[in-house]
Amino acid sequence: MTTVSDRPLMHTPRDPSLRDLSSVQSRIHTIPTANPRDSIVRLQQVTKVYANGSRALENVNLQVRRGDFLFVTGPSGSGKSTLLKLLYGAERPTQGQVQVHDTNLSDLRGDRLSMLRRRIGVVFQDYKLIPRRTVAENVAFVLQAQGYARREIQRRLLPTLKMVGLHDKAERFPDELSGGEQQRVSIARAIVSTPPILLADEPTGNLDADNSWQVIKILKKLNAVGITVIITTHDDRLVRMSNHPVVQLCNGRLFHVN
Ligand SMILES: Nc1ncnc2c1ncn2[C@@H]1O[C@H](COP(=O)(O)OP(=O)(O)OP(=O)(O)O)[C@@H](O)[C@H]1O
Repeated sequence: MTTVSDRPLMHTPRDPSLRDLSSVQSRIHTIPTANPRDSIVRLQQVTKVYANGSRALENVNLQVRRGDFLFVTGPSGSGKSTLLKLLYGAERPTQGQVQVHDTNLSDLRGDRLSMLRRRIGVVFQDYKLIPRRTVAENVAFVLQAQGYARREIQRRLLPTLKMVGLHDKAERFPDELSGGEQQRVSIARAIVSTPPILLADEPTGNLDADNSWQVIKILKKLNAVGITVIITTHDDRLVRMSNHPVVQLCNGRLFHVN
């Protein structure tokens, strides 16, 4: 089974925007404290075959611990998105077990699956912002949908927008932003409910080198306050610059790189 290496978890950040976020995080969300190094994601002998016969994953074993930052690399069609889809319950394994937060996803349906998804932030390559809503509204929308009180929404918005460097663009609409800024809105939206896990599927796929590195730096900051980050990418240069553990998919099979 592939296990990513131990790293320290939850230290007090020096960056003021991080301190804001960290305080929101520590007051609200429930990272279980009993054993913070427990695995938060576990795949055991997972195979995924789509209805058309495409074999996307073959006997994949993976364990990710709380506080890890893991890159999943591999060529187009190797199964990266499928792996993440299994983790947020958008697809189910054909064989094997997928556990997230100690819950076996195969057992979950309906409300229980929705509740688990609230504890997983997801960022996509194409941002998926709501065009007719401002930056602030796009981010607040997630909290509104989860029934947060207006005051709590207001309390969370500013530290989250500061964290991604967009507090001065809160009233802009998505089409008034650059691609990099739109991706940062989508990260803000994914983390505003302070999920313990953030999954990012090719978040830099549409961005130039500078914007890609900015996105990675934000993900690193989030990881520094205790969020477990799993990110897929084609970009070897980013992986090398980032210096985090890497697994590689090749025709649906998973290999440990470092
Ligand atoms: N909904 C689907 N139905 C049928 N086959 C699918 C489906 N989604 C993905 N596949 C197939 O599963 C395999 C893995 O696809 P996946 O999207 O996970 O790869 P990927 O590594 O994320 O690729 P890319 O880097 O191009 O996004 C591919 O052969 C793909 O064609």
